[in-house]
Amino acid sequence: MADPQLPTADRDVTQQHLNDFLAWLKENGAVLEGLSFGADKSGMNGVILTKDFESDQSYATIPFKLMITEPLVRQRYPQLKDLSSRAVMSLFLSNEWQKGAESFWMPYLSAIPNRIMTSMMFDEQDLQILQGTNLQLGTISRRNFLYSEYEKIVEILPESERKGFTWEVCLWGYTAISSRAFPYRLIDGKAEGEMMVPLADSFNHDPNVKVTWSGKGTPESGALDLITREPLKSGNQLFTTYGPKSNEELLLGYGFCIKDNPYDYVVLKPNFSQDPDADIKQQILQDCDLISQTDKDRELVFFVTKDNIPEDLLAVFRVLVMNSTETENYMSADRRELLDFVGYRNEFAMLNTLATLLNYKVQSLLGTEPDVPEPKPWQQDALEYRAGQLRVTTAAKASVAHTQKQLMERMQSNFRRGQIATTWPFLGILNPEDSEILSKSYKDQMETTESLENSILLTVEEAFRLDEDFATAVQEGYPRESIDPSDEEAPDFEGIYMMLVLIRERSKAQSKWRRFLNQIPAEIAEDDQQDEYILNIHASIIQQTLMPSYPAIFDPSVFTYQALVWADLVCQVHSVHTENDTVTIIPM
Ligand SMILES: C[S@@+](CC[C@H](N)C(=O)[O-])C[C@H]1O[C@@H](n2cnc3c(N)ncnc32)[C@H](O)[C@@H]1O
Repeated sequence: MADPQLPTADRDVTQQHLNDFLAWLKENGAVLEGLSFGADKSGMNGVILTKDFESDQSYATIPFKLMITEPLVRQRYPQLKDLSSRAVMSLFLSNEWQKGAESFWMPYLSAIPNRIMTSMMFDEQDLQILQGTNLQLGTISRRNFLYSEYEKIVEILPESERKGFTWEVCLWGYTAISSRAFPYRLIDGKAEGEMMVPLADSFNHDPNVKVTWSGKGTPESGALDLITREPLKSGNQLFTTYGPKSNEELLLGYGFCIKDNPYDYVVLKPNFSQDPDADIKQQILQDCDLISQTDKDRELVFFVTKDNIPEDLLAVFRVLVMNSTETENYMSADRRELLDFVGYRNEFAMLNTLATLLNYKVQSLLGTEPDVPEPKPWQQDALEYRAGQLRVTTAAKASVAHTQKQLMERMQSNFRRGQIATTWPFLGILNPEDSEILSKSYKDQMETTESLENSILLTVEEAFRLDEDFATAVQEGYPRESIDPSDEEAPDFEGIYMMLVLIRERSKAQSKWRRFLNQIPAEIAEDDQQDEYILNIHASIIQQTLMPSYPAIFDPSVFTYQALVWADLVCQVHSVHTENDTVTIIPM
């Protein structure tokens, strides 16, 4: 979009318009005393108090008949009943505007600014500032939707009924509504929808003010009473609160941002669409009351703030990262608490995934940092929004890193004490009596001073470090370089190294991971059919390559086909894949 041209671009809201508006309000039964339009001490234009008010005193009463409500608008355009209220209400405003002095609402419409720079009004350059944020796509998709509705209006209504309703006018109406509308339930507690409330929409936003809005009387003859719940001083600006809104909501709907907005959040959307076990996982979420039947196909959306990562988001991520052993065991889960802690592997993977996602968000914000030497006012707001997104994401990332550290401390402390759950594969649901060990409250623990340097995690690197002979034999006998990284058919090299490590560790009396390996069943029930992939590894890599060169290490009675089947299962049940594509076993 080029520089947005508005229907009313040739006029500004003047003091005369505002005086006419006040007179119109009073003529039509509004009660307002001690209020005027002007600039406050900081130079901000708004409603200024010309007298003091006590707490619990009403400062304005606005008859319902002055309001432009959704039922009124819908009644006028029955043929547009399938379109959104915003599009139809925007048409209503435009048609009233076209009537000029004939319109009952003209004094009100003349007091609405002609240019409300929400992100819906952003041109290409402005949208660049939102790159890497949710708001960029959010704005574009909302605008496209509005445009599709605008086209439908043009198609359905004859020209005479939509005179002057250009796309620009439609956008103006939309921004006027998004920045000024109130819920219709203030008039009718049970009804949904929106309405425009003259005067009530003249107050600027301060999230901390204390005010009550109370409707009284019938929708036809009643009025809305605005009552302050704190003393107000003459000379000050009269604010209201639009609610605890984040800068994302403010920029999209109202066209401004608050510096260091405490209500800022980043949106995270766990996505199951690529997951082969999506159906089972959705079912678990449903059985544990994390989603309802009707939400099943809806996008899951979570709001992460600077100080809070919602527990439900963590629970959903626990399901998202479940491996097949975990999904099989949690298929019977039917309580939300069962997803407070699934197992150490799962918790580790969940935090890793969350950290990766947040890190990706931080990097994409940093990587798209715009260069705007002389930002226009609305571009400054967009920059403020961006800065807030980075602040919240960075804080959330630090909080996940802290929790990761606490988890490692908990695992380390359990490991050192030899505390492993009784029933393999050590999942919470299988070990209810071991809740002390499989502690979901590890986050409340005091931090220990134990060093985390000697990781308890079972990695190929750590196993090789502790067992040089074995490391040499494996690395020389079956070198990493022998695999062509571009060959997609090549065996899973890291997985094979890990299987060899597991078999070796199991054969050693003094393995660092002895306790863990002891508790895994030694014999895995064999399928009738032998596994082609494992058979192949056993024949070509172990029997033909490693055994002849290093017979002392690759003992045929230890490195059996059965042992490989066992190691493969341990990998399936206990491993997480880290970012650099190595395999890590969580030994608990
Ligand atoms: C409901 S109107 C409030 C009265 C407004 N000044 C007007 O146009 O009559 C909402 C608009 O006021 C402005 N606004 C409200 N609160 C603000 C604030 N705290 N900081 C900056 N602009 C604000 C924004 O332009 C917003 O779109």
